[in-house]
Amino acid sequence: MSQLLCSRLCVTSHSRPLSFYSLCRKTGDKWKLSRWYIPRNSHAHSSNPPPGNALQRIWSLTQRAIRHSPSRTSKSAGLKFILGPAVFSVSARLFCSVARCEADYNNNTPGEVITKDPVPEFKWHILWKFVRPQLFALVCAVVLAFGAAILNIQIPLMLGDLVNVVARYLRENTGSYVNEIKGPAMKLLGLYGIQGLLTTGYIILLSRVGERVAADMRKSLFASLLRQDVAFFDANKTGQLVNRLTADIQEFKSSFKLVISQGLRSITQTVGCFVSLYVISPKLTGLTVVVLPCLVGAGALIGSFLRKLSRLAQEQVAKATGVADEALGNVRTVKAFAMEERELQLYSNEVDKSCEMNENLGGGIAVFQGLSNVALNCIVLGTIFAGGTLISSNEMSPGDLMSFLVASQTVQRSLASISILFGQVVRGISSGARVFEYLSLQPTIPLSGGGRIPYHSLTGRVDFMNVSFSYPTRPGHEVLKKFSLSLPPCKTVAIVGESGGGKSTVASLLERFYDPTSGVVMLDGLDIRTLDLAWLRGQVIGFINQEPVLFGSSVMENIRFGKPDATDAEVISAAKQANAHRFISSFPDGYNTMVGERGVTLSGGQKQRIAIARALIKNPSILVLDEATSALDAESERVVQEALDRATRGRTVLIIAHRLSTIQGADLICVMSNGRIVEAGTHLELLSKGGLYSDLIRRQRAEGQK
Ligand SMILES: Nc1ncnc2c1ncn2[C@@H]1O[C@H](COP(=O)(O)OP(=O)(O)OP(=O)(O)O)[C@@H](O)[C@H]1O
Repeated sequence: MSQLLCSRLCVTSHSRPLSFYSLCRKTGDKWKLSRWYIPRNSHAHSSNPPPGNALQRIWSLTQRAIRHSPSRTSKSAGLKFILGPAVFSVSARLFCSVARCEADYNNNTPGEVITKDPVPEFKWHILWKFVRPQLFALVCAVVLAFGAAILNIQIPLMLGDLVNVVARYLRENTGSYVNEIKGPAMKLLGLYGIQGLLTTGYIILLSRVGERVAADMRKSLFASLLRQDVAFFDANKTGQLVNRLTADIQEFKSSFKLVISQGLRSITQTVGCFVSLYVISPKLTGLTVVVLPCLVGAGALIGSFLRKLSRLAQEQVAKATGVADEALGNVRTVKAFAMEERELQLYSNEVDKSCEMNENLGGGIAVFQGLSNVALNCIVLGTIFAGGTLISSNEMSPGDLMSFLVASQTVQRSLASISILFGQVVRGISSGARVFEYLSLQPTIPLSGGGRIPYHSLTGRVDFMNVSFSYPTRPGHEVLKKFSLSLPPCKTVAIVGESGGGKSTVASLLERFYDPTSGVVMLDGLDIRTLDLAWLRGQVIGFINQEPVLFGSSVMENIRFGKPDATDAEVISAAKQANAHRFISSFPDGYNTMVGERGVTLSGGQKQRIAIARALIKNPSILVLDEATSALDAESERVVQEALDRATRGRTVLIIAHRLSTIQGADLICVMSNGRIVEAGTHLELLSKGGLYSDLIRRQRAEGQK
């Protein structure tokens, strides 16, 4: 729509140049305004329109009118002459700016937000941390940008000088025209050249600063996300987090660069040109100054409203991305259930809502910019109107009016670009605030710090003592209720029981993915909260779960994930213990075989054995098996079970099992129900009790016979 509007506008202004050019006609001694009339034999009008932009054309017309007007001092002649082109210029600029900002904002692709309320605060001290290393380059960029802006302020004045030289030559008609104009023209050329160099310099520096700040922010944000607790990831969707790393930082970078380059330049030019305007004509400048405070006040009001709209719109885009991310991440499940249409519908609904919100935002910003442009253009219109009066009464030279017009145009352009910047700043600040929110987020369970137990004295005894626990995302729902259990060193303890009884939660607390709400988990008699978490997870506990997730790299790298400094021989030895060596060796690329995204090119049993090798390579004292074989068919289970039997020797083992056949040899079997242990003993002891365990065994046998 906006492009259409723009192109229509261009067609209008370009295909009918004479309509603009012929806004005035001469009737007797008076100049009259006429919209479409082209005078035939007037010296004031040639068949070609004057070159340049709207204001330059107005200036040319003014000059011609002054030269050809029979009564140069007639105020009404000058005023009427100027009014027509000025009105045209103002309306053209208004439509252009509305169209442009419509295009800008309807195409916006904002980042994501996760926090709903309150709006994250923009933390300047965090920004400073990233900017400080680039300070030298940034200061240089600012100085160059400032210099370019200062030179830009000189241009109207020098153009005025040039016009005065031309006007004097026309008036006096002595000497060589080229000689007269050469000096000021060369000066102006030099100014353009230097300004071009400064502009190139500051853009190069600024883009370097922007890229480096963004890269550092990305690295820090990723590090901060990796530091967060598992509870944090329960509450936040992966797609949204990834979006902060990408879209939000991108948005922030663009705003950062734009504010420093365009913002600084625009502000400097606005101030500088205002000074020039005042020096040229305090009267005309006064007119401009009256309107400005009203403009700023209205801008601040509309700005806060638009900021809210922007935040809501970005939240909605985040929702849409979350839906797409989930569907694409689980594409096999979606296809298996033939749910493509439903997922598309869900995504479309979210996209439609976000589209509507962004349209509202774009509309709001367009109205804001349109209004501000009306105001700005009215200032120009007024100054042209009054300037004509001053020329007519010989209070101003043509050169001064030229300078005033160009300077006021620079002010106008600068203010317009400040108003465009406004939208970008709004988005940049929200994006930055969202990034900074996570940068300053401290995990409740710190990864480092705390003590370590020397390897030779570590026995691997684990005690859960009166542990109660609710997941942070469901604070009212107590999953474990005064749960107590001891895992003696080098013994195997199995937990069985009803689904949702809290078995996996016990394993999560041992891994310290969460801390108990009350009670304590101990390793060798020490509260695990006092131990170094990186050591605990990295060296003491090996974890194998039902759905092992592999990384999209080689088999070798996946096994080495358990111990990054492991030698090839150690990797192969771990693979042999895990019954994986034979199938890995049968691949054409052996240990260098790429496993595909999440190990998609391997069978379930193969993935599980690589996961076992990955856990065994760090030679953990404690091994946690969370339904490690329950997803496998009978043959795969046999091979994996064989590997597990070997792997569990000489370690403290916690097995969480559904298939009771796999844990009959455990030293202790605990039956869990509703967050508590309700029965405990060996397989035979529990069978002889005839309680819940016997029921479970009976049920499973019955299911197996079906
Ligand atoms: N990340 C989580 N956030 C909130 N609640 C959770 C979370 N994980 C599990 N729960 C809830 O905690 C309870 C216990 O879950 P848990 O996975 O420990 O049970 P389980 O005994 O291992 O079940 P299953 O045998 O089916 O795997 C369930 O009610 C479950 O809905």
